[in-house]
Amino acid sequence: MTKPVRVGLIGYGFMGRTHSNAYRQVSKFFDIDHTPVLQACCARSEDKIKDFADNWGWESYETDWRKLIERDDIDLIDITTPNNSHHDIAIAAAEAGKMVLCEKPLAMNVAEAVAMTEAIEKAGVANMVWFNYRRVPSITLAKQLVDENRIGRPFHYRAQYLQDWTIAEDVPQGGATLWRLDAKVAGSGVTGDLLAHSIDSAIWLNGPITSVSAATETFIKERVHQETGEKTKVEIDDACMFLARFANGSMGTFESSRYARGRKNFNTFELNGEAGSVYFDLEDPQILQFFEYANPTTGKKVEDHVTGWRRIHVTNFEHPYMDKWWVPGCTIGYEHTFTNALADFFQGLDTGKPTQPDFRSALETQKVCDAVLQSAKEKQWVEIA
Ligand SMILES: NC(=O)C1=CN([C@@H]2O[C@H](COP(=O)(O)OP(=O)(O)OC[C@H]3O[C@@H](n4cnc5c(N)ncnc54)[C@H](OP(=O)(O)O)[C@@H]3O)[C@@H](O)[C@H]2O)C=CC1
Ligand SMILES: O=C1CO[C@H](CO)[C@@H](O)[C@@H]1O
Repeated sequence: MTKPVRVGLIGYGFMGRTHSNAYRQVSKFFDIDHTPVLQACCARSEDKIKDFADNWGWESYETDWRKLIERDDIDLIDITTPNNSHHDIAIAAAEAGKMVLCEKPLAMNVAEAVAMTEAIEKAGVANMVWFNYRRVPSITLAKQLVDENRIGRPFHYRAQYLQDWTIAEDVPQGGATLWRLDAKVAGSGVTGDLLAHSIDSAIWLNGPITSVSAATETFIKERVHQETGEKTKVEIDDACMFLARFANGSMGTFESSRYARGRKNFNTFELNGEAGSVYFDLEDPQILQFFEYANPTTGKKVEDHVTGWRRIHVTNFEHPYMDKWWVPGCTIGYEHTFTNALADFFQGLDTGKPTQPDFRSALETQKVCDAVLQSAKEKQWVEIA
């Protein structure tokens, strides 16, 4: 017996589209008891949300998220709006007893994230934060290799998240499409927008981060604000680099920029341990590179004449999520990471085992983001409580 989950989606932009696609696909590919119903979508611009509802098959629409939350025929609220609205919507939805899915970064800062997490936990509602890169099969496989002890004692974690779309001086800040450059809406620049992903993956793969030392830069100091037409100070970090110490004793380096000419969505990490290493690059997403030094079960070293980096083509039925899609050798793409995430969420409802990352684990990522920004400001190491 399938159990319908009536979804209310807020936002029709980039993430509104990826999530709508996931809601349409998930029950067709995954064997889950809960089935999403595209009940209502919501945004402020009526003409746009109406077109969006027609295009994706949403049954109705609203122009005020409060009205959407008040509706009795909605079980789940999915937040795909800019960062400064996540707090109010998530808390109102939790207090109304709705399940809550929220886009990353969870909040503008730790204070907001704590309030949101407390509201969610007090209400006892199912929840998840869309750190979708965990659901790239190659990254999930990296986690499997760590859990199988194939990396062994970890020494180094190295992450980069690079883009190049804000290099031109005449890119305005603020407004409908460029809210990521406006600190009042985004909270921060690359730290919350890009490094939040890298930090989430790092904590998942290599455990908690205990302290950070960071430097940030804002290369273009003033930009025209789209809404006022005036040139005002840019308050976000255009680039951020930080050193990290992990609770397991390993060290980390993280780098992010929107000024890395030629890089569009370059999200990489490498983990080096005593028994092996893994390397991932989102621009080559179906490949996980693995260097095996020693077998974790026997402890036996791989013979030197056959050792070397292996490019694992993550498209076999034995690889995470891949038995749900096509046949071995056929790749899946960016959009599937959202469907995989949704499948995990619904499987969590089926089994009663909460899905990760939930609000509490996204709060841990938010703590690292805030510590990074604090460290850059104070020019000193910051411990993470
Ligand atoms: N997991 C991931 O990989 C990604 C996550 N994100 C995250 O997703 C979120 C949204 O980003 P993105 O989709 O790129 O943003 P967009 O700018 O593309 O879309 C934002 C949407 O939110 C709506 N909106 C804004 N304010 C309100 C409001 N007060 N009430 C109702 N609707 C509102 C807008 O419509 P209108 O103006 O008409 O109200 C618009 O439809 C961000 O938090 C971002 O960090 C983004 C990209 C990738
Ligand atoms: O994953 C992502 C890709 O880049 C976007 C910015 O351009 C981010 O907002 C997003 O989280």
